[in-house]
This record gives sequence, structure tokens and C-alpha cells, in this order.
Amino acid sequence: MSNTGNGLKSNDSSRPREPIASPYMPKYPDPMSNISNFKIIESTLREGEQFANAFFDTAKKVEIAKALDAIGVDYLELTSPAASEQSLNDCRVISSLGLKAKILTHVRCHMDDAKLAIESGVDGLDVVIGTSSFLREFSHGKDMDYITQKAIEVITYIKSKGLEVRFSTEDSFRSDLVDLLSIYKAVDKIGVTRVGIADTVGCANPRQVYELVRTLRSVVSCDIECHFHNDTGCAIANAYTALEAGATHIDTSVLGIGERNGITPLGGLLARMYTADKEFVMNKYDLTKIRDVENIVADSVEVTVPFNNYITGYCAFTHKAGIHAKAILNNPSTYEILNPHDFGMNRYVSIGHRLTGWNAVKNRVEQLNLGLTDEDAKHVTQKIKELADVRPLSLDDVDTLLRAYHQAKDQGLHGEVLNKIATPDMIATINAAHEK
Ligand SMILES: CC(=O)SCCNC(=O)CCNC(=O)[C@H](O)C(C)(C)COP(=O)(O)OP(=O)(O)OC[C@H]1O[C@@H](n2cnc3c(N)ncnc32)[C@H](O)[C@@H]1OP(=O)(O)O
Ligand SMILES: O=C(O)CCC(=O)C(=O)O
Ligand SMILES: [Zn+2]
Repeated sequence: MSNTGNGLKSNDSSRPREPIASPYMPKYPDPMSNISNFKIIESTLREGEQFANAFFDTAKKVEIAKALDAIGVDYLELTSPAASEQSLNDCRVISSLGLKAKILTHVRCHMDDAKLAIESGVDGLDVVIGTSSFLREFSHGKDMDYITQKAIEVITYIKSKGLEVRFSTEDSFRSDLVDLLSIYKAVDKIGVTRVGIADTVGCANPRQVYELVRTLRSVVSCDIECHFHNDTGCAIANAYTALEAGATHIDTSVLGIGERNGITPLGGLLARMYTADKEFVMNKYDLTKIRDVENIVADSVEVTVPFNNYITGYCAFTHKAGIHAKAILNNPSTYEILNPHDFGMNRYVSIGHRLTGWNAVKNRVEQLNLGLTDEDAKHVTQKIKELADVRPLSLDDVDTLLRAYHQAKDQGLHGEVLNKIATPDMIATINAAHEK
């Protein structure tokens, strides 16, 4: 049984296969899907401020807002002006920057919060209230009738002031489906701009997301925003599935920072969506600027960018094993779904280790313009493996070895040449290991 490379398993290679335009696109187009037409609500300055280490002063918020605007995110969501005097001031400052992104602030479903937010100069309000039995009992203590009535009052008021308004149910996936659909229907009827679904505790899986969003899509005519926490590792998959099911807007934060372990990360979502529709993503967003904003945020909240971060993790485009390295050097698409250059990053082939192969070593020989033969490259590769069985070699170590081999060969040395040219500290390390 062989894998055909398009996700199908086949044991009949003579069977004709249907041509596939792009293996990364869904096979059958779905008119309800928005994977080629979505908007990002970037919430680093709201959800991200709820991250344990976050403290953004006004200057830092402005720097982050500008860096996100440079990427081309559609909206920036800011902390509620009700949170503090400085939060209100920051809404005013960021709203007056003249950014391309629309500015939103996030408020409780409460007239006082709404009034304050409207005065802050933002373009729109994201209104939220919990609808699960947990939150109805232990957070605000209100029943569905009260919530519906209050939502209508608050939304009507915000609309009367000419602002965009979204209504979201906190903890949607642990709320009663009938409650959800009836409140969404009620707010859609009075002209809410968007409704929101929130996986507040990160409990949802992609299948549940698909079902809820698809059902909601058939009940409301307004846009649908989705917000996914990452407690169980589904935040990106859930966002993608939500778009497939007909959601229009996804909430993100830089590096995924937020309450607990956060939400859908901006970079990870963009990587996912790039594989689905590269043209749409590259025309709309400047992917080369993701790294800048991640560095700003990581520095500010005193974390390092994780080694395995989407796109910008230090090894995201490093290829190591000989089998991979050979194929990558022939055609990067063999083992890369993301082109690092589209993200302002570089590919790296690592060769100073025992998993290396002669093809990768030969490539380095060519980069150094040393003019060694395939046999020479194989010979040196064996030496690299021998040394790297003791400890990994730096690229400098490998280059020293290659240059010394080249020089020795020029001088007509044979036989024990590689032993002679191995650097003294490599030999000392090997000897020490042998003595143990
Ligand atoms: C899932 C999320 O991330 S939702 C967004 C979370 N964001 C924030 O909490 C913003 C930062 N928060 C704050 O600065 C403060 O909590 C404030 C200013 C909003 C409220 O502060 P306080 O008045 O001191 O109340 P406290 O935080 O202790 O409790 C929350 C209050 O909001 C009420 N409440 C909670 N959620 C909602 C809601 N969605 N809509 C309306 N009221 C709500 C609660 O009933 C409680 O009211 P109470 O005064 O009757 O006890
Ligand atoms: O307003 C929303 O939709 C989401 C609020 C939130 O942060 C959450 O529920 O986790
Ligand atoms: Zn959240």
C-alpha cells in the first residue's frame, strides 16, 4: 500500500487518478466556506492583556498596534475602557492613530460599559455575556430572558450611535443550543453587525465547531466571529474549521497570548490559511512582518518565542536528516508546506550531525566552491558521522574539515588524510570518549 501524496492510500498504481488543482485546497468547493474570504480580529491588546505576564503601557500598545496594522489585520480589539482610566485613555490614543485596521473595544453587556466605550472614539464594540449555566449561576447570575432583553437594549443603543456592534455568548460550547440560537436570532433581527461564538474554556473540538457554526449560519444573516481558547490544543484547527463552516471573522493574538494558555495565535492561523489559499493570504497580509510583532510582544511579556513556533520558531525551517536534506536541496516542496521566503525567513540545512548524508555534505562543498568529487564527499561524510557520534559539529567544524580535506587532497595526501585533518579539539573529545 503506497501513499499517493494527495492524502489517498493506493495499492493500485495503474488506476487513473483525478487531476487535483492543488492538493492543499479542499477537493470540493463549498459556497458556505470562508477559507478564502475571512477577516482577523487581532486581540493582543485585549485578550493578550489578560495573559499572566502582560503589562502594556500606552507607548507599547501603540507600537504593537502599528506593527499589527503593518501586517494588515482587519481589526484591533482593545481592553474595555471600564477596566481602568488608562484603558479608556489607550482606546482614545489608538483610535486617533489613523490606522487602516478598524478599532474595537470589548465590553460587558451593560449600558454603563457601552456608554463609556462609545465615548472612547472606537469604531465598534464587541459586547459579550456568558450564557452557559456555569456563568449564569456563578458569574453574573442572570437568566436567558434578562440576557436577551439586556442584549437588545445595549445593541440598539450602540447602533443608534452609529457604531459597529458585535454580540457574543461567552462559553458558547457549554451553553444550551436552543438558548444560543434564540438569542442569536433575536440580535440578528435587530441588525447586530456580527454575532460571536466563544470557546472560553477551550473545550471544543473541530467537529463540534463545524456543527455549531454551520447551524448558526443557517439561522442568522449577519457575520459570524469565532474565538477559541487553546487549553486542549485545538485553537488553530477550530478556527480553520469555523471558517470552513461559514464563520467570517477569527480572533487571534500574537503568539496566542491570553487568559491561561491563550487563544488562536496570529502566526499559526496565517500559516494554516496560507496552505488553504496562499494567494488570498499573501495579497491581504504582509507575512514578512509577523516576526517583528512577535519579537515586540515576546520581549514585552518576557517570554521567548517557542522553539517550535509556527513560522518563526528557530527550527521552523531547519532540515536535518540526510534523506530530508537531499530532497529539500533538489526541491524544497518535498518537505516544506510553507515557503520560508514568503514569511521573510530562510531555510537551513543542518549537516554537522550523525544523521547527515553525503548529498547534503556535497551541497556544502559546492557552496564553498571546493571542487571535491562525490567520492570525496562520501569519504568526508563518514568522518563527520564518526566525529558527530561523540558530539554535534558546528558548521564551522564541518567547513574546517572540508577545507582541510580539500587542501590535503591538493597536496596529494592519501590514506589517513581525514585523521590528520580532524581538528585537535575534535580528536581530543573523541579520545576522551574512547578512554571512558
Ligand atoms: C472571557 C473573557 O475574557 S471576558 C472579558 C474579560 N475582561 C475583563 O474582565 C476586563 C477587565 N475587567 C475589569 O477591569 C473588571 O472586572 C471590571 C471593571 C469589568 C468589573 O469590575 P468590578 O465591578 O470590580 O466587578 P468584578 O470584576 O469583581 O466582577 C464582574 C462583574 O461583572 C458582572 N459581569 C460579568 N460578566 C458580565 C457580562 N458579560 N455582562 C454584564 N455583566 C457582567 C458580574 O456579575 C460582576 O458584577 P457584580 O459587580 O454585580 O459582582
Ligand atoms: O467576546 C468574545 O467573543 C470572547 C470573550 C472571551 O475572551 C472568551 O470568551 O474567552
Ligand atoms: Zn478569550
